[in-house]
Amino acid sequence: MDKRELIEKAYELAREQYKAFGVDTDAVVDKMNDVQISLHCWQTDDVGGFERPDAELGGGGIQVTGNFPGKAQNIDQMRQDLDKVMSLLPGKQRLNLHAIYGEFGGQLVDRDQIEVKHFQGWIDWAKQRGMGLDFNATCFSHPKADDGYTLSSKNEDVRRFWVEHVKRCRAITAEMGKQLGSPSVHNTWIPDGSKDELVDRNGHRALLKKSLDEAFAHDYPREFMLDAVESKLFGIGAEFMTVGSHDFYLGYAIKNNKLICLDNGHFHPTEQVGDKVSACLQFVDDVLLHITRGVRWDSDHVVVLNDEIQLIASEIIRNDFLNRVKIGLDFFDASINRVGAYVVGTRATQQAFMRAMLEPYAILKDFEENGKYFERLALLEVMKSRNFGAVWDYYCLKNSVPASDDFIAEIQKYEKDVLLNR
Ligand SMILES: C[C@H](O)[C@H](O)[C@@H](O)C(=O)CO
Ligand SMILES: [Mn+2]
Repeated sequence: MDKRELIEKAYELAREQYKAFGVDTDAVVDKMNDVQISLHCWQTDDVGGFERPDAELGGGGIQVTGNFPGKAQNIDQMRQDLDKVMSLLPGKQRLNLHAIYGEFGGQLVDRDQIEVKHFQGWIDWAKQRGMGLDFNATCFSHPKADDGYTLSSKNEDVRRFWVEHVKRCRAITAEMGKQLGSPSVHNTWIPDGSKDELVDRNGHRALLKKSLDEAFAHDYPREFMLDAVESKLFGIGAEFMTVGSHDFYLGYAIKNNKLICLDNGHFHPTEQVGDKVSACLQFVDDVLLHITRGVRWDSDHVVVLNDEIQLIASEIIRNDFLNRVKIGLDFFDASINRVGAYVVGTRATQQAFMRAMLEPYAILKDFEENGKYFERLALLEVMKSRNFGAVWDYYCLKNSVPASDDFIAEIQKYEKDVLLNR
């Protein structure tokens, strides 16, 4: 039996198994089209950007470790890597850019000077591929961020510089959404915080609120762009206090009708972002996710199919929240093949959504509402060993991308033919 026949046969059996639980696997395979994941461009080059040759991530309390060969050194290489990644993923993706990834034509264009023209190439690239773009202000890796404060800086010149940067990024985002016919999300994350004792927390938070009000003063139509604000518990070198905490941004998002961005590396390890989704969606229209894997800290390891990611996906699917949750990735690992890292992390995220769709939710909810807690627990456990892999492989087959482990050989070939020759 060839591979294709094997996948089809396994799928037929899985379809019957799931049917016994009232789950329609064909409908699940179709519904996976609704799961669009925004690929973070910065895994290709370790968050360096292309403002200068050999630009590197500097400060911001985030860190990339590893030195695997083949990092993208220019926009062409980045696009080549992203095309390779997308060729190995089922479904349709979006691309999430940072402001440091413009086409600056060899000039030093400071962050308060960037314009749509620096990103028109990306818009055209995305249009050719029929995909949407998302965008981020880059408030780190810059001399004006070196003392740890940007939008909440007490230095008025510095604060205004970053306000101007965010304003320009929002204008670029709106143009992306307009040209591509799909709303682009602009996410604001700043590293502002203090390594040690800080006596004026309130002063910095008041400044951050003022800066956001100024930067967001212009309203863009929702059909073009949506604003998100991303909180964080702490960063490296800002262990004592973070200005843009979760309380701060959730309050800001609710009051100003913005998206709250939940990065699952940005909370205390015992907190679960999966539990926050339905809490936030009682009060905000939409949520942006940054899916990552923190190992002991916000280490941004490659996403794997673990309980944390599963709860996030399950909560979205159980509550039919797909149209209110924008899904982005945010990991950066330079210790392994970077293209492979994307494929593993994105597939793991997609798989969490597929497993969530394969859950017999109606039966589980009925058990729950009738106090049958043993039955609820037992069925949740039983579902863990059903043949979800057969449905996944079939979904890959239907999307003409490698099923099972076949993508590993593809990445090994790309490493040999492309990455090792850079
Ligand atoms: C590069 C990203 O914007 C950045 O990782 C941010 O989203 C974040 O999560 C910082 O910890
Ligand atoms: Mn993030």
